[in-house]
Amino acid sequence: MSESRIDIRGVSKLYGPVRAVNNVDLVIEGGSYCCMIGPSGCGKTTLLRMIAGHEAPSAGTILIGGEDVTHARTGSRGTALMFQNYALFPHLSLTDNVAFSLRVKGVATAERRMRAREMLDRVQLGHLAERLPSELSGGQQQRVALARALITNPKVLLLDEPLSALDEFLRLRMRVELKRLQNELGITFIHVTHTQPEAIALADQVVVMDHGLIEQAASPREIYNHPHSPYVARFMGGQNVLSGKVESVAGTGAVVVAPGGMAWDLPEAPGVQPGQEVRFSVRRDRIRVVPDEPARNGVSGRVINTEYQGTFVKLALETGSGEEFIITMGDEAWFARPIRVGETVHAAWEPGMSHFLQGSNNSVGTPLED
Ligand SMILES: Nc1ncnc2c1ncn2[C@@H]1O[C@H](COP(=O)(O)OP(=O)(O)OP(=O)(O)O)[C@@H](O)[C@H]1O
Repeated sequence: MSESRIDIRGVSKLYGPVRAVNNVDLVIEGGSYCCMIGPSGCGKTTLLRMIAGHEAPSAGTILIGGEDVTHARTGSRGTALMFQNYALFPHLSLTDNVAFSLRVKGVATAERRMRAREMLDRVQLGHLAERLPSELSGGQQQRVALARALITNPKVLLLDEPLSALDEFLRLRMRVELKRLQNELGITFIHVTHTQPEAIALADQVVVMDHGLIEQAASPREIYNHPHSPYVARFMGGQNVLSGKVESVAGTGAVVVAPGGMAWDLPEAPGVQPGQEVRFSVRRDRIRVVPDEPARNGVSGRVINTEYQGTFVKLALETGSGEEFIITMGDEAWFARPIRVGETVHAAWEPGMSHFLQGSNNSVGTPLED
């Protein structure tokens, strides 16, 4: 068993009547990068704080490296939490900020300064070691906070929205830095984020939460290609969610009929019954605009918005389903024959592109960044 593997078993946290975390089971493999994502208030910070030992679970068990740490003290469980606001001491140099926890532990001055310098080198700030935090940029302050968390040699580093205070440019740079550090150190990183592209870019495992529950925990590719529920498909973005009634079943596949009569093939929809209402998703980038109304596996609708996004163009269609249907097209194809707002457009996809959504969570799950 890896000493930095985390097992969360039946963990709940109640604040009076609020079930912030509701009977959650989760395994985070040792040495992996895990991102927890979900809308505001879904319980991700609470779960992180329980792993760190800053909150006690109301029920359940947390193991780190196979050891029950549910009620272990914060400093004794091998975790380090990097705070959102960095919490640096303004009157101490970077070296002394980073060395602070070693000082509390009674490590001799020369050794703690040497270890702090090594850690500052690791986050590429060795050359600024004697500066004060106020003499640094936001991104640099964040790296000091990282060094300060890492100097305790944690098995698990916990990061609560570590990049949210940075501008877009720095965020992208720090994303690369975090991944590099995690690779170098080989410890478990658990990173709470609001931002889908951040989770997709960094994580080995993405944990999508809603209302105190884990909706899906899987690799970014699995989450993106095989979302569990309409909520995950919508929240992670890049997908259209469609619904209809099962007309017929053959093997593990099914044919679904839209309210307007269009037939959609679902290659894998095990267990569904004729007459059942089902939902499925189709990736926006797997849909083609076609000249004529397709016979199957398509939609038609009026264009309500077009948005140029550099390498592609986003078309939003009103199809009568009550939910926008989005197509992304290569910019060349679009500029070869621009499509205007108000036009009626036909779209189609290969039947293998329809992914049956098993989970029942149909909430809107609006992505905060799309
Ligand atoms: N100390 C507390 N006392 C009472 N309720 C709390 C406390 N901390 C969190 N909550 C509630 O628990 C729920 C989950 O909060 P949590 O901070 O874990 O959410 P979150 O997903 O991290 O949200 P955000 O993205 O906004 O930080 C929310 O409804 C919140 O209001």
